[in-house]
Amino acid sequence: MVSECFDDTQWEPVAEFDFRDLTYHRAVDSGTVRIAFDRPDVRNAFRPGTVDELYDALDHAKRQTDVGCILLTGNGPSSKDGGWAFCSGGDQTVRGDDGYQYGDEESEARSSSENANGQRPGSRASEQGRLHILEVQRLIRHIPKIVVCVVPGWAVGGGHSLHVVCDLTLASEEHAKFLQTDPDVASYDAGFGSAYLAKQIGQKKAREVFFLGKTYSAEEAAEMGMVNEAVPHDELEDVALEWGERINAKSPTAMRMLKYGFNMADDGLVGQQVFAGEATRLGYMTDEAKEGRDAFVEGREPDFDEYPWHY
Ligand SMILES: CC(C)(COP(=O)(O)OP(=O)(O)OC[C@H]1O[C@@H](n2cnc3c(N)ncnc32)[C@H](O)[C@@H]1OP(=O)(O)O)[C@@H](O)C(=O)NCCC(=O)NCCSC(=O)c1cc(O)c2ccccc2c1O
Repeated sequence: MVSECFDDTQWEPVAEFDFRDLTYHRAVDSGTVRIAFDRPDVRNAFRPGTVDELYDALDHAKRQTDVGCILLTGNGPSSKDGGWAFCSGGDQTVRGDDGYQYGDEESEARSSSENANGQRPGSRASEQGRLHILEVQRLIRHIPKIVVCVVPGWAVGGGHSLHVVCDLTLASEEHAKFLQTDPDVASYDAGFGSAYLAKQIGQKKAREVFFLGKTYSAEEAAEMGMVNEAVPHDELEDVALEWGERINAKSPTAMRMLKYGFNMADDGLVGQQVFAGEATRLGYMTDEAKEGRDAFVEGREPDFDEYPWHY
């Protein structure tokens, strides 16, 4: 069983991958994928290998041109105590002095697994501690698709920050709980996890989340503006799939430009670059741009006379 919330008639595994800490599925009849943390006994805490797998799954999803929506969730419940989690952040048992450490087992798993292109990228294990969940955050931020965080239980620490950076959050009415423990374990996501959260729920409330470390229910989180909707636990994944279908029915170009437009004001020059890159793509698609390219290739002066100075 993948997860108690999971309806296996709606999904098929993405065959290219055999992940250890994640499951990765594609919807049978829509352009939605489901990526789930699969360490329910430790509240879906991530270790470095989990982060590598998450990056690989997201990167694979990014390159599927018939996929518009990514559901990011956590499998459950825990076989130990029945508890539910989206993700409890970095696995504190493998936290070293300079970041999260790969175990020997993880190094071996990485070096023998194939990536989406059938290549063996070799071990990414490093002697150095890693904080590369931040690379995943940036991928979620820039991925040209809508990422929905589907929260069946705890969203804590770095797991809370992941929900913050997703485009939308859907939460289980009964089991979802939102908590920031970063300062309890002497950690600090001073980027999207805190500053972007403040854009969502306001400065006072975001400071309360970090400085007081209260636990918020799905309903409270929705009232605060960091969760879009709280739904009954039994309906969580059906609703998530419905959202995916709604998203996939819309214009891919419009959705991509809107996501990057929403990001741009907060993302500085990188936000402008990402938006501008898509504007360039749209420009390249015009006859006017094709005339510029063709003139160069044919060794002649371009003739832009028939293209108006639009106003
Ligand atoms: C998540 C909890 C609030 C759940 O409490 P509950 O009482 O329901 O469950 P238990 O506490 O009994 O947990 C069950 C079981 O899971 C283990 N576990 C839970 N979380 C983790 C974890 N994060 N790491 C390792 N193990 C975990 C727990 O030990 C139990 O095991 P048993 O063997 O006893 O069954 C509560 O568990 C909790 O508070 N967890 C810790 C949350 C936490 O502090 N997370 C880390 C925050 S820091 C972080 O995530 C982070 C990561 C990064 O990579 C960053 C990078 C750059 C900047 C910042 C980063 C960052 O902040």
